[in-house]
Amino acid sequence: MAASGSRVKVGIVGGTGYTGVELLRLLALHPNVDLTAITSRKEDGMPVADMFPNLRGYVDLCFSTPEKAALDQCDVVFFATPHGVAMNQAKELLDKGVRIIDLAADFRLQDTQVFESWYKMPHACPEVLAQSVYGLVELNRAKIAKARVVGNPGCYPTTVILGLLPLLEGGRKLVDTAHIIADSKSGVSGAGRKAEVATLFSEASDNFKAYGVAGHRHRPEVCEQLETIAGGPVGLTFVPHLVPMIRGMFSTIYARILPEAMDTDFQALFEQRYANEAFVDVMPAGSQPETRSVRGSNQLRIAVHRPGGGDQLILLVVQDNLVKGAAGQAVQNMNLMFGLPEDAGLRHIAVLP
Ligand SMILES: NC(=O)C1=CN([C@@H]2O[C@H](COP(=O)(O)OP(=O)(O)OC[C@H]3O[C@@H](n4cnc5c(N)ncnc54)[C@H](OP(=O)(O)O)[C@@H]3O)[C@@H](O)[C@H]2O)C=CC1
Ligand SMILES: CC(=O)N[C@@H](CCC(=O)OP(=O)(O)O)C(=O)O
Repeated sequence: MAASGSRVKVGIVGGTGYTGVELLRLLALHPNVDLTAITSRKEDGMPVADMFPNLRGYVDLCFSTPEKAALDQCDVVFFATPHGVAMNQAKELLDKGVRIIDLAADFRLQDTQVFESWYKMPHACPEVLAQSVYGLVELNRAKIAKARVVGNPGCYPTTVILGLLPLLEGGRKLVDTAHIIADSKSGVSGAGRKAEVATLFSEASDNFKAYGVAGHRHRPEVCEQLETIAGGPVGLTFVPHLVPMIRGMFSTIYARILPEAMDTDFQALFEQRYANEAFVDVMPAGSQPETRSVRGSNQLRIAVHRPGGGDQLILLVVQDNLVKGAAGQAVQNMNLMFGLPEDAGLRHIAVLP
């Protein structure tokens, strides 16, 4: 339940990154939130609004180092930090009654061996990991409501899992689960705000490239979830791409319909599954979703296609990688964990053009 009269004291570790500033944008106008602590090691003492002028008049805090910030006075702390940071501070905060939502991968993969092989570090607190919940609300709503630690899903996995969920859950045998393809594209903000050659304007603009074809850490995350949902092995080919836009993610998912499922009305299946979900929009048959239709909003849109009525199912899934793919989904998780309306602070319409 929400602490102290439905107000939640929130801390953010990593307030100067792209997901950190997106959390600030969403939480500054959240009706039940008091922003209490915001950290940056490099910008200690700087007023938040000096770094992010869009927050002038909305956020009057200064950044402070994680050591100085009163994180233990918060009801919940968001970690908008690189992988490996939250897991080293989780136990201490939990012991003080603070709940944790990690936007990195420390609490996503339940298999520590898989975590260690992809993230190249030992897991610092397997006992905390064991009690954490994968924060995909549309999949784990009841568990998240009771969770003390939530691993917020990766951006690509959010699109791929929500795109496939209606096909795999409930023991359904509708598509060939051994040969699913997810062809995904991300805007450059997906790589974060840190300086890197690959995200320079002259490298990333006027260019379009695949990366991580031999293996990307989001594939095991997707497979762990899909295999739990399907109750058996799932064969997934996942190829991410970098596209020259700032925000936005587009996953095109291909699944072969099984002979015995050819009579299925897939449009109806998706519409029924997501009918009560505030943030998943199943578009009318034949639609072509665009990333700009979700820019700045927590909405994820899915279009279901079956060209020529044949056996190839194609799912087009769009989201804003920084909102439903990160900070918005994290706020959705917080709302559930504190008994608040799931859409509190999240009713934004995308900006066009
Ligand atoms: N960008 C995206 O679209 C998505 C990102 N994510 C995940 O969210 C997390 C944050 O991503 P993003 O905002 O893009 O990253 P950024 O690189 O933009 O920001 C990282 C932030 O973490 C702080 N930080 C870095 N190292 C440490 C540390 N050791 N201890 C405390 N604070 C630290 C930085 O500030 P300072 O160094 O000053 O302390 C900075 O504020 C990552 O794990 C990322 O994988 C998840 C989904 C989507
Ligand atoms: C465009 C781009 O570089 N995207 C990032 C993934 C986005 C992300 O932050 O995912 P994690 O939280 O799992 O790291 C990448 O492929 O590494």
